Amino acid sequence: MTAQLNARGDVAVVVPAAGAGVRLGPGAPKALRLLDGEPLLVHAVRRAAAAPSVRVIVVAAPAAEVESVRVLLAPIAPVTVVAGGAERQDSVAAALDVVPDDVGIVLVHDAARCLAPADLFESVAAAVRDGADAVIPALPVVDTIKQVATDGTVLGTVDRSVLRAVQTPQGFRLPVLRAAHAAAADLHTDDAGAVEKLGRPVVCVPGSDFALKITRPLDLALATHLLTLA
Ligand SMILES: Nc1ccn([C@@H]2O[C@H](COP(=O)(O)OP(=O)(O)OP(=O)(O)O)[C@@H](O)[C@H]2O)c(=O)n1
Ligand SMILES: C[C@](O)(CO)[C@H](O)COP(=O)(O)O
Repeated sequence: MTAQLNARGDVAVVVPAAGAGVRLGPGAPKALRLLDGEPLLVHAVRRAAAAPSVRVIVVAAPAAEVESVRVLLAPIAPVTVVAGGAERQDSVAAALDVVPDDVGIVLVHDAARCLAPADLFESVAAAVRDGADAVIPALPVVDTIKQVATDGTVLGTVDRSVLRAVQTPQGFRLPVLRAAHAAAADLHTDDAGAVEKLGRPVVCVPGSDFALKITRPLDLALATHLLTLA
């Protein structure tokens, strides 16, 4: 059944889904690879559409797959599909371009984090609604972290208590994210990085183990197991 988005919602979700998935190994673009018989992108969009505040979803698909992704997602939720770019940042920018100006909050969410639950979208959006410019879900780092030279020599142990592993969806007031992308001179690995460059505050909310990023083959196996727990 096609999800109905909330016409009175204040949130747009931008889904970068145009990556190749090189680290996952040879095959289709990562967002179109299957998890429990469905493309990662379908899992991701279904969960985004289930978040009650979401009014708009824009997906940046591989340029050659725009039409097939439209067809794929039509039964899942009303979604706008645009062509992504060479880098994740380009894909986010392309999707951001078609987000309506009257949406107050934009969440940027990797298709690769396809099991992020609807309540994570809501908690990030709520923190933006409460006044933050930029909000990121984050988890504590559980391993000991070393700084290492290129020859493998350990240079030191980093204080992990001040470190966080950062996920998506990342939430922003729409004008803040637009300004950050317009000003971005360098590539950033996440959107909050571009906002940090503007000198604007970015705050963390608790992340979710279900929001793991499918990057390597082991992650697909983990996600398959997580699906049995959700
Ligand atoms: N040019 C790109 C590159 C990445 N992404 C998206 O950004 C998210 C996070 O990227 P990552 O997990 O690194 O995906 P890939 O770039 O596909 O992975 P790899 O680096 O292994 O090729 C993914 O949903 C991916 O589809 C994108 O929209 N456009
Ligand atoms: C945006 C992100 O998922 C936050 O952790 C991450 O930075 C994407 O990184 P990647 O190198 O594109 O996988």
